Amino acid sequence: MATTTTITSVATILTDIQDRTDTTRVYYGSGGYRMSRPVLTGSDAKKTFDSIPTVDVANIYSSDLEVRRAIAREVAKACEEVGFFYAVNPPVSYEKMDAGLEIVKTFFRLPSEELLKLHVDNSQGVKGYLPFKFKDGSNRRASYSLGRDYTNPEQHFVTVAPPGTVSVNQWPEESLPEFRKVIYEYYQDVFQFARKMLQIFALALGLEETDLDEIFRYPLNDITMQYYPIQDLNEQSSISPHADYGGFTLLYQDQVGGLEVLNANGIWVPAPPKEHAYVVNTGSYMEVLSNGRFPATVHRAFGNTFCERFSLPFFFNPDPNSIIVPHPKLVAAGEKSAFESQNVSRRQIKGLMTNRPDHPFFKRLRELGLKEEDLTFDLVSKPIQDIVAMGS
Ligand SMILES: O=C(O)CCC(=O)C(=O)O
Ligand SMILES: [Fe+2]
Repeated sequence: MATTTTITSVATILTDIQDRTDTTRVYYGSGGYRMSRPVLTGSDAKKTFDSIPTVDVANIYSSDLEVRRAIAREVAKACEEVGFFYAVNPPVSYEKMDAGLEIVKTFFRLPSEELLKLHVDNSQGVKGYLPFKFKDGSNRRASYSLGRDYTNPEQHFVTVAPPGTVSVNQWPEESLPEFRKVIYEYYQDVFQFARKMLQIFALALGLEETDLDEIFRYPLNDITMQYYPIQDLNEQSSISPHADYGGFTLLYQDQVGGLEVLNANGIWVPAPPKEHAYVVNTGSYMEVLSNGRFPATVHRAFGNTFCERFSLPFFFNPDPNSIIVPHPKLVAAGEKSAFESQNVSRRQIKGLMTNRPDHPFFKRLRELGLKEEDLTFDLVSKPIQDIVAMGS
């Protein structure tokens, strides 16, 4: 891998649609927002990465702080230069990783009438099944997501749901009853791993190991499984260029390949699969927390013409009650940060409203014309009659 400097300058949120014609920038989505970054070419081109680095995380639980710091140094280098790395030897049961991916495959092969019963339109939190179609009606890609849900006892880190709390997750209880158990078994392991990686990220930023824990105490965890069917050459199934909006992502992908990462000079670098390794990448909240040191790198993914592809990302996102600003220890005295503070709760709900303008729940929210300060993430688990009362 080439030695590098930090990949790009700060991303800007697009306000003007005309901006998208600028060929010196790359345009992408992040959490329902349209963003752009410069692509450096010609004399502006930088030394940048041409492959994805690997970090061995076998010793992240070592009792020796120096061992943990050594891993953190590698993570820091990867995050500054690339924004992506493979975590090999993760502390997640390989059986659970395999079982998770296997049941994802079984899930997406269920009859489409069973899958459509779980359509995201039924969930106030936009969780469940979402097919993406080509013009001819054939499947381009499909996803299934589950998120933070007070009513799921498996998420025992969240306190007991108050009476009347609405469930956001949907499960194939009849068509694939073991799905929930297998996925939650995997979830518990990968969540633990994420909590530990957060401490490694803190060390990587030169902070105390537990300095970021508070912001992720009750994290907005999310799993959005992706299914890329076999496609014709001219109709490739894909996820378009985006940067993950959250804290960081722990992606387990099958052995097919199709993920690509954009370097500073606008070249798409493949991130081919490695068995039982995670692809780890930082999201836009980490970009802010790190005061721009760990940028959220743009990536995309493709299906192909010879076999189906499946991926199983775990998104580790801050507590909705947190406000994200650059960590004070990372802002020099007198420095004005390039980042505005971000209210996670409001950003999440507004991102969903923008991303899903036709979703029945968000249509309803718009009609109710709630005040800005009432647009908080708890709306997704509130009974609709309580929300209607807020609007009147
Ligand atoms: O399927 C993949 O490899 C990538 C998925 C992804 O980038 C996402 O879900 O945010
Ligand atoms: Fe992504």
